[in-house]
Amino acid sequence: MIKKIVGGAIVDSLTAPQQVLLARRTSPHQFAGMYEFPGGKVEPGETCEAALHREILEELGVQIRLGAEVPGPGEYGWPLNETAQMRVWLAEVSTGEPEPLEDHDELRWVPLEDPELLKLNWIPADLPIVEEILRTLRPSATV
Ligand SMILES: Nc1nc2c([nH]c(=O)n2[C@H]2C[C@H](O)[C@@H](COP(=O)(O)OP(=O)(O)OP(=O)(O)O)O2)c(=O)[nH]1
Repeated sequence: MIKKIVGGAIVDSLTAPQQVLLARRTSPHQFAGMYEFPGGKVEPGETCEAALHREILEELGVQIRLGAEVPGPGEYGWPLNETAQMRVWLAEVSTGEPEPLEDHDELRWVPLEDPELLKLNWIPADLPIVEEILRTLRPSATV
């Protein structure tokens, strides 16, 4: 059974995205200090979309509007390890100002055009997802 994780690629605007919100994890030890897409595990009986809204509200204190899914190559989404896969949606904040309330010690808006974006200390499994997002949102870019 695949462990289902959901993550939000929160951009400043779904219609004209220029920046993406990165969240720096505080735990567990092997991921502490690494950037990720805020989100978490889907609970039993919960839809993936509901799980994403819930996790973003818990972690960042904001409501989001979902955009397109960033489709991954796995059975469920993007493979993270042998047992977990993550579905990722583009999203924008609809209510509130994101704050690192839980699980993160820093939130950071990074321009999609920033050449350093891919060089930041991401959880390694997230890099193909970031590349796909850049391909999708920056059609002229060669990632
Ligand atoms: N949220 C999130 N998790 C990721 C990403 N990349 C990645 O490998 N993971 C891994 C880290 C964790 O092993 C797992 C997600 O678990 P989590 O700890 O965020 O989930 P959660 O908040 O529901 O966890 P819990 O405290 O209830 O146990 O997926 C990512 O971009 N976002």
